[in-house]
Amino acid sequence: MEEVIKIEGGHRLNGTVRISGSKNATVALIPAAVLAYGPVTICGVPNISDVRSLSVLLNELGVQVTKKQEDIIIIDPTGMENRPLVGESVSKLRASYYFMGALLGKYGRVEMKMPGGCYLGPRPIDLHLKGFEALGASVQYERGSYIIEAKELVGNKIFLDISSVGATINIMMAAVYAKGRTTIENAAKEPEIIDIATMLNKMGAHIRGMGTSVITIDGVDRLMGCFHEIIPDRIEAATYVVLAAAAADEMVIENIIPQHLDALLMKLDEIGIDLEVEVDKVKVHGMKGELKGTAIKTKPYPGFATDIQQPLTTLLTQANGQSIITETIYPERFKHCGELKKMGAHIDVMVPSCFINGPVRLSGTEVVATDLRCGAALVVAGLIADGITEIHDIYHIDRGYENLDGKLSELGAHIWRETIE
Ligand SMILES: CC(=O)N[C@H]1[C@@H](OP(=O)(O)OP(=O)(O)OC[C@H]2O[C@@H](n3ccc(=O)[nH]c3=O)[C@H](O)[C@@H]2O)O[C@H](CO)[C@@H](O)[C@@H]1O
Ligand SMILES: C=C(OP(=O)(O)O)C(=O)O
Repeated sequence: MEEVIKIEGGHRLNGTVRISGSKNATVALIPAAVLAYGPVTICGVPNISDVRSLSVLLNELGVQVTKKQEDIIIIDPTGMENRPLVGESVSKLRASYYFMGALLGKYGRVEMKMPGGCYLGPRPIDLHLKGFEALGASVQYERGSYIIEAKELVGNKIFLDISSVGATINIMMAAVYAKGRTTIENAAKEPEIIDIATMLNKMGAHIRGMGTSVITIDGVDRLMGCFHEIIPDRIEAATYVVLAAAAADEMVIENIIPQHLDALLMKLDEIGIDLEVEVDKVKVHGMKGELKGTAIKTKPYPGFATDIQQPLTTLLTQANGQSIITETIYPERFKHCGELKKMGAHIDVMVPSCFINGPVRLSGTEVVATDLRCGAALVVAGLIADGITEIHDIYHIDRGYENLDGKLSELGAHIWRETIE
């Protein structure tokens, strides 16, 4: 038995969609909360399976999680114990690795197995481990688990060879209780990093420079509980902007920070999408005329986000001429192209680029969400394709999009779930 999403294409979308709290911030804020010695209330928590998996891990650590309202949770680490995280939930998502930094920071020891998450090509964690070592920890890998421990964590200067989002956040968490000052150079600048540092500072940490390439963390003795509201999900927002560009007459995407989407919005304007940007929303008025092919290179923030190149690929199948997407973050992140080709797209992949020739009419068929944003690309395709698209392995989609089919139905899409043999 498997649950699939089915979409009958060709129904134009209209209306307003409200964007949820950021998945990529939430999945780090939840582990960050265990650094406190009092209850942390987080507001704007998206209802996605990654959050449910993290709640299981919190329970394994003896941390109490209470749902106060639909999108508000209280994480109370008062009775917490530092137990090994070696169960199934660790491998259900990538972000379980943030417990490495959090538990190492709080207890000076962590034992956990390799995280899971989407396969986008190799996803090493060497920079996280090098960061922990620079703070004085030893790292061992035994029988499928990492054991990272330190008698005392001491601040240090750490230069990241690559400005990794995950490593920046993990090192920040490990360093909040370290003795003295930690400086992360070539730190990642993604908005999610600012959000995590902001919450840690509300808890009593002393972090400066977040959002720039040099972050300093002065160690403190004790972090307390706080209240924190998560930033809107720029990737969910971007997904709806792209699908509005492909399939809507008029659509408003609200509860967003438009500056977080600048690279995408500029690109969409350039290829011929009629957009209007307001303080906390974007209005998509459809296409100005024929869409023009373009070239895109994914880059760390504020460059074009890797997560968005996948849904954008689908839109570019509707543009005139050739478009080229070059992946500089995850050069093999092109599994969605194979699935789009099953629907009739003309795409050639030559790692690290894909070449899209359009426009073509897409036809609904059976496809597989090989990863989260591939799922988003296939949803966009299903909305504009002739006939019915049946998407398998939708657990990837449910990891990161809150109520995707519900939100799209409200906008007029013909989308539903079915359990099949
Ligand atoms: C900079 C960037 O665009 N980051 C994206 C990346 O974050 P995510 O946190 O997964 O990836 P990182 O930012 O950590 O990785 C950036 C690059 O550094 C490499 N790396 C990373 C850690 C490490 O220890 N060693 C190493 O070599 C990765 O293989 C990758 O090529 O994927 C997420 C999920 O799709 C996105 O939401 C993030 O926006
Ligand atoms: C691949 C993604 O997530 P994760 O890093 O959690 O696998 C994503 O958000 O697109």
